[in-house]
Amino acid sequence: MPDVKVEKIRDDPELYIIRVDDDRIRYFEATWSIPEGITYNAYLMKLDGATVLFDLSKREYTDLFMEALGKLVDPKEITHVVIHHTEPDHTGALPAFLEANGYKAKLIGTSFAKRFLEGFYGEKVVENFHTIKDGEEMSIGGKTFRFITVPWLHWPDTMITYVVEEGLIFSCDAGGGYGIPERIDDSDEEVVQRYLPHVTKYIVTIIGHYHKYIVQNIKKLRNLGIIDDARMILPGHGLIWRKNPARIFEHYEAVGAGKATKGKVLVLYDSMYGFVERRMEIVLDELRKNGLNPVVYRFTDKEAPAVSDILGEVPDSEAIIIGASTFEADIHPRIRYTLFELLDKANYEKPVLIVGAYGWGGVAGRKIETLIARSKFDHVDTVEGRGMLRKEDEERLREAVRKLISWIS
Ligand SMILES: Cc1cc2nc3c(=O)[nH]c(=O)nc-3n(C[C@H](O)[C@H](O)[C@H](O)COP(=O)(O)O)c2cc1C
Repeated sequence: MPDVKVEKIRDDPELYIIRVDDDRIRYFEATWSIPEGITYNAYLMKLDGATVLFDLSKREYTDLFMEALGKLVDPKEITHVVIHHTEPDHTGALPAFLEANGYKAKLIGTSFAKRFLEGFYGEKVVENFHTIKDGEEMSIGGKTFRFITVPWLHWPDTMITYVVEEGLIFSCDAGGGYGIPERIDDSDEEVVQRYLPHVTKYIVTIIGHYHKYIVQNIKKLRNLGIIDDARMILPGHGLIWRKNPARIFEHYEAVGAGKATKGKVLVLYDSMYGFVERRMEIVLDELRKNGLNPVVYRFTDKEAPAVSDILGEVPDSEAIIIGASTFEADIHPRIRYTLFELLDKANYEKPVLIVGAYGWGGVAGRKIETLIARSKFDHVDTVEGRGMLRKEDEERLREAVRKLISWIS
């Protein structure tokens, strides 16, 4: 059952989180399998003569959200609504909110945000909209709100808010992750450790297509000095970072840069009748013999892992091994789709070994090579064979795995 958590984050100025915990969702953006769920975080700040709402929630949870908000404040008293980005998981409740607010609140966002809101919800919602310029400061309720654009994290309209006197960064989707953590913040290390893999998966699936902007925009914030000075980072999804605010951006940078975990090799393959699988058993044996730690995902007639989970494993892998059967003169469809997403969203300078099996004419290996050649991945070798694994194939496979290992060691 979706739930809403309302907690006070600070007394002065009074700051609350209104967190809708969505455990009903199965496929974020109708694509990414997230059995771990997701949260939509909105924040409310009460100041002298002003009440500011930062983002809202998804349309299907409008009633939950409005009820929780109503317990903190009469919606009519909200003077400003900061729209960090317009994706409907944060703005779906906006039309209902504005009705309840009597259209009194000033909306604050980028020029893109204004255009997109008008497109999604009509002209009336943007009647009282203030378009910010990058770096613009506004004094609201005695505090200085600085608005900084961070385009393509992960929409063109994205911005963050820095509350200067308090060192608070409302960071929008940047700094967010999937999952419904038991806590609202990073105070419990066990909660953080369980949550971080969901952050990596979120980064790759949601921002991966634009991953160069992760590094670029975080650099921009660093150069402005606000990451070092931040006392709290409050993202649109997942945990608030206040014990160690810099940590979440360090994690984002590490994922953006594809920082590898020593010995981790991602192994993914399909196998309809076991011919590719037999080859992959040799591959895995050779990897383990050499002290490496393979993480395996396989598509068979009994298993179909989520592509979103596979993508989440790429950034910190040292190397990737792809096994594919030839299927109707192409790459097996499961691997074809996985590769399509992998090359789009998790395109890193990492070595790749290709393993294949075919019935009458091998095509998958060559097609994967062609795709890899257009990416940042480095092609190490391709070992493809017809039907059953033979002694000489086994030798070739072991040799190719050792070649891959020498590449990373
Ligand atoms: C639906 C289907 C389509 C196939 N298409 C081709 C093909 O176009 N070319 C080919 O050489 N083999 C083809 N094969 C044969 C497989 O590539 C071959 O049996 C391979 O060894 C399968 O490995 P696996 O059992 O690990 O999936 C096809 C097999 C199936 C079931």
